[in-house]
Amino acid sequence: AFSADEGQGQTGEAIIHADDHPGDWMTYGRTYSEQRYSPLDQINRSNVGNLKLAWYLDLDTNRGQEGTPLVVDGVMYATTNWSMMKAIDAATGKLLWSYDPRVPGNIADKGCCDTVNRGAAYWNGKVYFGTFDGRLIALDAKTGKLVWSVNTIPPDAELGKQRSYTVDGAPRIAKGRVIIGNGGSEFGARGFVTAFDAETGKVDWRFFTVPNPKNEPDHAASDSVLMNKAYQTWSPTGAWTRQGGGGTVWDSLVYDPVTDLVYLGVGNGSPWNYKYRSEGKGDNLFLGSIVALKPETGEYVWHFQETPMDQWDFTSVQQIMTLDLPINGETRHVIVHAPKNGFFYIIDAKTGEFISGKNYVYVNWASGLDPKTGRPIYNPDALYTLTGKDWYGIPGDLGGHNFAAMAFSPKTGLVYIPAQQVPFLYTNQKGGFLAHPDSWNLGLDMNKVGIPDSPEAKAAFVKDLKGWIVAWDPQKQAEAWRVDHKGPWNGGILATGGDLLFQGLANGEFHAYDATNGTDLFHFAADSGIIAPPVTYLAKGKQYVAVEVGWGGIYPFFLGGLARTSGWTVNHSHVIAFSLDGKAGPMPKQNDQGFLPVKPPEKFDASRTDNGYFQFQTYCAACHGDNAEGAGVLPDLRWSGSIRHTDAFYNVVGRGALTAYGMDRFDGNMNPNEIEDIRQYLIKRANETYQREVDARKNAAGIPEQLP
Ligand SMILES: O=C(O)c1cc(C(=O)O)c2c(n1)C(=O)C(=O)c1cc(C(=O)O)[nH]c1-2
Ligand SMILES: [Ca+2]
Repeated sequence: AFSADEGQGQTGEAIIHADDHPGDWMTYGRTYSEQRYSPLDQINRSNVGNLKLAWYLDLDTNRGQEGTPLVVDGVMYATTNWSMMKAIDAATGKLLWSYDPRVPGNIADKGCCDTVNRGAAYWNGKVYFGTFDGRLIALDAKTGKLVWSVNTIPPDAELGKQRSYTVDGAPRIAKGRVIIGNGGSEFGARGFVTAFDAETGKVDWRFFTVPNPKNEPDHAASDSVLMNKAYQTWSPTGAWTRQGGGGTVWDSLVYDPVTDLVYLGVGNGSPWNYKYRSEGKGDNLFLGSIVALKPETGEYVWHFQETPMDQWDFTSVQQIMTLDLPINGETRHVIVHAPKNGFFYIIDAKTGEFISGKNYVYVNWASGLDPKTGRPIYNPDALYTLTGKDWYGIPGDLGGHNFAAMAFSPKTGLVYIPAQQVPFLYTNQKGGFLAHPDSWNLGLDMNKVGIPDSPEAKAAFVKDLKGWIVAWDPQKQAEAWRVDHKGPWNGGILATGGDLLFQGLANGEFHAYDATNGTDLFHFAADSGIIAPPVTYLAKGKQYVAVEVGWGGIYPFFLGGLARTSGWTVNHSHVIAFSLDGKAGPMPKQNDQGFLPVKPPEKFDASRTDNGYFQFQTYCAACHGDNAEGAGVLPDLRWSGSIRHTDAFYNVVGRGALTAYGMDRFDGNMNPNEIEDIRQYLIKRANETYQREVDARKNAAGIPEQLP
């Protein structure tokens, strides 16, 4: 039905003309503009109160679900944690086929933030998705049979022998080229994206986002701009030359058929510490930038840097959205962007010219943006790597907005941002930069990693945790209204022609709000925290709204028990779909108390627990929770049977008895004594918190309420 012209290809034309077949959801953000707006309006403000569960499909993983399902001709393609793909009858929820790329379990700790997957791309009868161990896979959309599979990480992209690249973002397809990036900047990585021929899987071009450490050609599309423009913005001998510099493109990359450009959202510095990374010198291009490339060649066209001198994990990878916006009486085609750093940017999509920017959340690191250049006006205290002093930053490393997608409604003219406030205490690593193999390497003090220690400071930190929807008016660069949630880390947002917003929340509720004023019109108990964005589609002419359910991602992993302020849930993973006449009833009741406290051994060796704490925070906390308190996803080690005996614990932590479940072996990182120190520390923490956790589960809801 779609003519192939101007090299877009049949599928490209179908995506460009998405509104001619609004029942589909063919690409990550539904359209190339990634507005996440669907014109469907069978479900609208007057009837959404009657929305019912139409079907649910249980998933075979119990970690975070961040995927945007695609829907093409009544078939849903949903990717899940552990990089698995499910094809589902979108009307009934029946599983048509599934594909498991068998990502090795010991790869989980090679990425910072849960073995998530954000979605697939569809092109010409095939579906494409990345795997956590770095592959890009093309499957036949009808049968689920493998068409091709490539390793997107070339051997020379590995730094030393430390493989720190993981893939969890959704690929995008521009004119027959599948483009994919990766993550790894918390460990040591040099960011790049690669374009593969959609039919054959052959590499077409590659673009590195930060310079070659020796300023040598990589024989990549990025060579000339890196050598002529970017290298000069780095110190020649900083730790970046060993750690890679960062700049991973782990989430947003977009093709815009209007400008015929590909936009990359570029990530944070590696290591985070700017003093160590680049000796406190230079802006460090292209960290914290949007970079525009030509789709055919990967040739550089323009860039706009949002966070020069990044030292806060302020990635610019957050969703890149294009729209046509009246500005001073003239309609301009712009990029709107709400990156982690807390400012809402409007940038000319063709030239990268900064038009305007305003903070969409409270920020304390900059007092504003230079109105001409868009460069942040820094609070000098925020440059903690230069002052050498601690910095309590807002937004912190998780940003005013993270991967949870925002949406735009052309009917209201508002952008709806899943906003949050999660402060971070930035403390420099003492004595210069020291890398720990196979671990987070930030150049920060790992005893702290963001969360204050003293009970008073911790209580203040918990008070500062917030989550809400900002309805942002881009023409006025001002908030129109907001909807407050219990806490941070809620799901992405969908806007529809029925004047509705849909969003799943960290507390496991799925909501519909009035897009004009935020009135709460519908909610449903979905049984586990939701961090994924909903989609809507037609199947047999009927409108459905669907979302992946499953608590996880970095927030509950790292904050651990503190993440429970958003509402305590346990991971149960599903895809769920609603319709006006759904008959699937409420979700079946499952364990909602998580890992139950088990009376710990009484004795521990207090002389070992300080080092145990340091080892735990360095190697374990990013998954098992700050200060050894879990948050309902991965095992809460305080109650683990393995802490009861030295050998049992060593078999798991040192020898890898549970690698198949995602628990790597750490005998290459720590000696048996250090691992035993961790065990002693865990027994201490179990004793300190046992009664509190038992009591918490006696309250009316049967779940913990009191924190920390
Ligand atoms: O710097 C990186 O390479 C990188 C990668 C990823 C990732 O791949 O998921 C995240 C981040 N950074 C990051 O800063 C972040 O806040 C984050 C959250 C999540 C998530 O899925 O919960 N991933 C990532
Ligand atoms: Ca990062």
